This record gives sequence, C-alpha cells and structure tokens, in this order.
Amino acid sequence: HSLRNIDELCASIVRSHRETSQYRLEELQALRWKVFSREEIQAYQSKTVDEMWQHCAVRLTDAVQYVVEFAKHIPGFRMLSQNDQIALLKTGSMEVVLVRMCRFFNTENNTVFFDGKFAGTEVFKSLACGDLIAAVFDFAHGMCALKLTEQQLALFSALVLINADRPSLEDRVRVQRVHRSVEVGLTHILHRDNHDSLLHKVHVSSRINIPSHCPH
Ligand SMILES: COc1ccc2c(n1)CCN(C(=O)[C@H]1C[C@@H](CC(=O)O)C1)[C@H]2C(=O)Nc1cc(F)c2c(c1)C=CC2(C)C
Repeated sequence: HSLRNIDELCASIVRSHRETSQYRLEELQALRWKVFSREEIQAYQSKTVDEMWQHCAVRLTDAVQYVVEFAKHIPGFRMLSQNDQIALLKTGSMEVVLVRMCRFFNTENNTVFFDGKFAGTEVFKSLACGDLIAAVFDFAHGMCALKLTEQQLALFSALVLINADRPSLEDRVRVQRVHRSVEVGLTHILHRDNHDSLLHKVHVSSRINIPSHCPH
C-alpha cells in the first residue's frame, strides 16, 4: 500500500459517505431539541404493531438505499463479484444504518431522529419490542461515545460492510483483502487524528446482539 493509494482510498470512501448521507450534520444539529409532544407520542403509541412496523420499515428501507449507494462508490467493493456485493449488503447494510444512526442521536435526552423530530424509546412502544429498541439506543450511545469524525465514521462504515465473515460469500479471500485495505485506511486516519486509543475499539467491527425474536 503506497501512502498515495491509502490517501486515495480514504478520500473516495469519505466522499461516498458524504454524498450518500441523507441529512447533513448541521441540519440535524438544528433539529436535535425538536421532540414530540405528548399528543404526538400518544398517536404513535396507539398505532397497531403492524402499522408502526410498516411506518418504521419504510424509513429504514430509505436509509438502507443510501447505504447501498455508499457501498457502490467504494472502490474495493465494486471490484467484488455481484453475488458477493449483494451478500455483503443483505447482511451488513442494516448494521451500517445503525452505525450511521449515531449522527441522528442526541445522547443528552436519549432521543433519535424519527419522522422529522427526535424520539425517545417511548415513541416505539407499540412495536412491542422493548429489548430491540433498547439495544438500538444502547448501540447509538456507544457509537456516540467514540466521538468519531465524519471521516472516521465513513471508514468505519466501510469496514463494517466489507466483512469476510458474512454468510454465503463466494470469494472470502478477496473480501478479506478489501477489508484489510479499508482497515489500513482507518488506521491511517486514526493515527493522523491522534485517535490511537480508538484503534483497538474500531477494529472489532461492532455488532448489535439483536434479540432472537420480538414477542409479537
Ligand atoms: C441512518 O440513520 C438514520 C437515523 C434515523 C433515521 C434515518 N436514518 C432515516 C430517516 N429517518 C426518518 O425518520 C425520516 C425522516 C423522514 C420524514 C421527514 O423527512 O420528516 C423519515 C430516521 C428513522 O428512520 N429513524 C428510525 C427508524 C426506525 F425504524 C427506528 C429508529 C429510528 C429507532 C428504532 C427503530 C424502530 C429501529
């Protein structure tokens, strides 16, 4: 890896992340104290499980589409076979949405951006999936605690997505090679930002232990 290649790889991943972020950080900062009224929370809580999941699924599908676009612009990702690109996106895109979600999270009042305002866990009560929602919020807290810059978040997102341990990959060795190059890029950026304390943390691509099933 010549230094030039690493810089070029980082630059293209950061550009791709920036171009595929649904909302700019400044927009979300402006909204971060816009929370739901009691009536609005009541309205969400009186939805049926299916209505609420439908409502969330539409938004998450939106966020996943942006992650697909992000992946397509990662040089190493495009080099992989179509089947491996699809396998990585099927299993990894939701994890990247959750990693990206930390940009939409306000740790001071434990709320996440949802439907244009910031929602606490009580808004999702009608999903009857308290443990899943708690895991999503805990994960967002953990990601925020790392205080990653947009560039570090871009490289970390690519690292989470390009994971050679995903099921049903045809050419694991090739995926591992791309993973390694992204890892070198992230290490390079963390060194440059004197964020060495983060090195050990971000190399374990964090997983959420999604509870096996929701009661409903
Ligand atoms: C990448 O990070 C993020 C983070 C949040 C959101 C997005 N992406 C996508 C866009 N978004 C919107 O709400 C859109 C604003 C639009 C209407 C408008 O523009 O006003 C609709 C957010 C969203 O979907 N939040 C969301 C969904 C969801 F299912 C859950 C949680 C949070 C928390 C727990 C669960 C239940 C898992």
